[in-house]
Amino acid sequence: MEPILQVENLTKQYPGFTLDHISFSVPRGTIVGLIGENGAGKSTTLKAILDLIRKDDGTVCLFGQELTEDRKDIKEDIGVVFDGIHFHETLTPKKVEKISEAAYKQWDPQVYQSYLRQFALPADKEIKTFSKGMKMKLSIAVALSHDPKLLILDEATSGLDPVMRDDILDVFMDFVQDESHSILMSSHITTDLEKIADYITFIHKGKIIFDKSKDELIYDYGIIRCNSSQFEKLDKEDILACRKRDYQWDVLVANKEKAARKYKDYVIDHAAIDDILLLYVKGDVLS
Ligand SMILES: Nc1ncnc2c1ncn2[C@@H]1O[C@H](COP(=O)(O)OP(=O)(O)OP(=O)(O)O)[C@@H](O)[C@H]1O
Repeated sequence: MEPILQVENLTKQYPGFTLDHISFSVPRGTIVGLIGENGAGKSTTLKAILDLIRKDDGTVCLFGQELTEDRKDIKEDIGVVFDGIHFHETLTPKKVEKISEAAYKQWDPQVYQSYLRQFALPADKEIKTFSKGMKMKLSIAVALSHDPKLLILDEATSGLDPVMRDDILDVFMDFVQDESHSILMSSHITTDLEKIADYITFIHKGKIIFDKSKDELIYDYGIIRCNSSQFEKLDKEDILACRKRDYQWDVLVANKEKAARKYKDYVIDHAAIDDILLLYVKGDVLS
């Protein structure tokens, strides 16, 4: 089955930065997490997918079709939440509903009302009185109320407290239960992605470092902790990335069980997504 979103060789140049021929896909019924350091190119990728900025090269296929000038209707099927882009401050959730009703053919007032209740958002209060988290929740409620097939979320959970984040993650997981829905979300809160993502796409300095299943990353990857003489004995081809810290080396390997069989006296820890990202960004990448 074709993916909901297929990105091929997407390229965008800014002075001093290039999003460099990136390719990845979002399969149906899955959540793909986009990770990377500040300035890696995550928002640029999402904006180029949505045609909010002009791409220099590459193709973006949404629901099997390219988003061209005459196919802007495809956007109806996408729910978008961007950190920092909110509705006008003098609007209320009720007024936002009027605008959204006019903008989306598939707007569902009942779904919207139920999210306002679930997220404890007052329908008649002006948005300027809302906290950052409330604004985010309102954006998420709107994005989910026009029956989108794909949600594109840029740091959508960043202003939310842990309890609300957990509730929203449940909402996202429910959303993809049906195989025809998917989510592409960028996040610096990698523990959220560990909970809900099926795939992790890692962008570093405008290039894709990897695009892998989350289970492979968190169950297979490992970090060898060793001293310098042990480090010298490691096969360089086993090392994905490494970093020297005082007297210890942290060495990222793709298969911790294989490494444990091969390097019997070494300490090998589980690798969280943050550890993997840190080693790639701050360490030396060998393979
Ligand atoms: N409109 C623009 N004009 C010039 N440069 C830009 C523009 N938008 C983004 N950039 C540059 O592109 C690079 C990637 O930015 P982008 O916002 O995509 O990163 P990001 O991975 O989303 O970072 P963050 O995690 O901080 O949000 C940065 O160097 C940024 O300065």
